[in-house]
Amino acid sequence: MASRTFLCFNHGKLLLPFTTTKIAPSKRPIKSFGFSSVSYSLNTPQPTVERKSQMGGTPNVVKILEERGLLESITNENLRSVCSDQTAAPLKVYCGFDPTAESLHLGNLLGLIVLSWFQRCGHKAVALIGGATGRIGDPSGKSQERPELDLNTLERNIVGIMEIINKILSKNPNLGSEENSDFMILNNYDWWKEVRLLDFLKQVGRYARVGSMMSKESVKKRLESEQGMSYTEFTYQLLQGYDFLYLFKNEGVNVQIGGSDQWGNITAGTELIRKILQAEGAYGLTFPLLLKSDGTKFGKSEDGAIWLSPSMLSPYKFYQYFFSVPDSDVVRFLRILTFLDMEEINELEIAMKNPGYVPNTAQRRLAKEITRFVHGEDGLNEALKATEALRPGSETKLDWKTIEGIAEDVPSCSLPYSEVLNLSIVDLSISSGLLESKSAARRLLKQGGVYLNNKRVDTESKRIEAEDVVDGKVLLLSAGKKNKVVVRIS
Ligand SMILES: Nc1ncnc2c1ncn2[C@@H]1O[C@H](COP(=O)(O)OP(=O)(O)OP(=O)(O)O)[C@@H](O)[C@H]1O
Ligand SMILES: N[C@@H](Cc1ccc(O)cc1)C(=O)O
Repeated sequence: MASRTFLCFNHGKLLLPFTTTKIAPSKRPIKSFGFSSVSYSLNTPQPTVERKSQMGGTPNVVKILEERGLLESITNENLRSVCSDQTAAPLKVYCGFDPTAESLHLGNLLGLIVLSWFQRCGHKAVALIGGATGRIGDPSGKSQERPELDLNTLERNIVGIMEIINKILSKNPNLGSEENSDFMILNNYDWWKEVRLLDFLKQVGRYARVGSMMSKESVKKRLESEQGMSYTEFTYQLLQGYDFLYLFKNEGVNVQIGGSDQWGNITAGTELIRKILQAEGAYGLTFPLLLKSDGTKFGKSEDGAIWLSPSMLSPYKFYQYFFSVPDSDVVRFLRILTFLDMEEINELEIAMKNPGYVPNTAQRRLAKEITRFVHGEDGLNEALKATEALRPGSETKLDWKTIEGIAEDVPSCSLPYSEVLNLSIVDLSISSGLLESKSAARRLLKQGGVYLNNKRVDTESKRIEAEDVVDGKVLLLSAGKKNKVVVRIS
């Protein structure tokens, strides 16, 4: 099916009569991000189309999600049959992200993975940035009101998040096509900025029942807390609910997805659509929260968040995180976080129990797949190159760029060339901060645990020569497998 590429900035009047101003089509995706919505593709709702998926036939996305452990609940069982009906129009599915940080994190990635599954099954994806809702703060799963974000921070966060979403959903190598322009990114501030309180109360508030609002998990929990809940936060569910109604009415969006903590907000939307528009055919779907093996949630508040932005966590560190997940987690992560065939995952699971299994084979596969999905082929190559470069004894010839690429992930220091040249390996180990004492350095050298530019140094008498300085700029010194230091020549 042909898709049109749009840029939508101003959506017209909000609230009744729920119309959208016509938007001028543009030929190519707009790559500059701002405060407004960027729409990469907009397909006008079509009653019946033959749905082509990347997987042939009409795969049932709900079934796939269920099989992989990515389904928690759906608001209506009909969704199962609707999504495999070959004669029905493709579904248009949205997931919202509030701009509460400059980057999305691993927990948020699940929303993008589920959106991508919908795409792979021939449906349309919409990512929504909560430029408006981010000003309010979703109370779901939070024990305290979120701190208010200033407008500069909010705008920076919006730009950062849009870049990540665009990168992941538009260039999806697993789809087999170079560019995937079949998705859009919207910003709910575009419609909320014009809404007037009186109109909202009259046209939306009237249909929202306080009893039902109070019964939402996010509200019940907060009311029990010492701090209670502000009226502003209490209305959050209606904002998200109205978003769904707006998108249903104006963009033909008929499914909203989110983590299980979003259930109350999603059902607020399906309820409003039923009551105000008196329409059926809006569905909600939630996926389970991704938990670490200790039961805590992957998020941004916890220590060591797994950020998706390469400027907040390098592709190398991202790759290493997945390369190091315990055997007890790896199969679950392969199912949830990759698009590998279930058959292949099951085979790997069986292989892991066999005596001939090469340790970390499953982790390597996981790390490769997810790094490619998030950081693209280039990011994966960067991570693989750095991984190899950091492996003591590696045969890879190190170059300055590779060492610089890992410098932010390992300690580094600067020393003048005159000081480094002719310095003994023992003294360099101390002045670079790699080891604490000469005796420790000598002991490790005897044990064969000191590496210069990945090559084992087996004699104490080794002195630094001009050709040891990689590209005249850096040295990589390692003590054993884990401790490294990058020495920059100043
Ligand atoms: N660990 C997770 N697993 C699955 N989905 C998640 C996870 N963390 C967040 N999400 C989803 O990402 C979206 C944004 O959630 P939210 O802003 O509350 O996350 P957060 O950044 O994890 O917050 P925090 O870390 O501050 O608790 C929601 O749809 C939520 O369900
Ligand atoms: N409430 C979601 C974000 C969101 C915002 C607006 C929506 O319409 C949908 C989802 C979150 O906590 O991140």
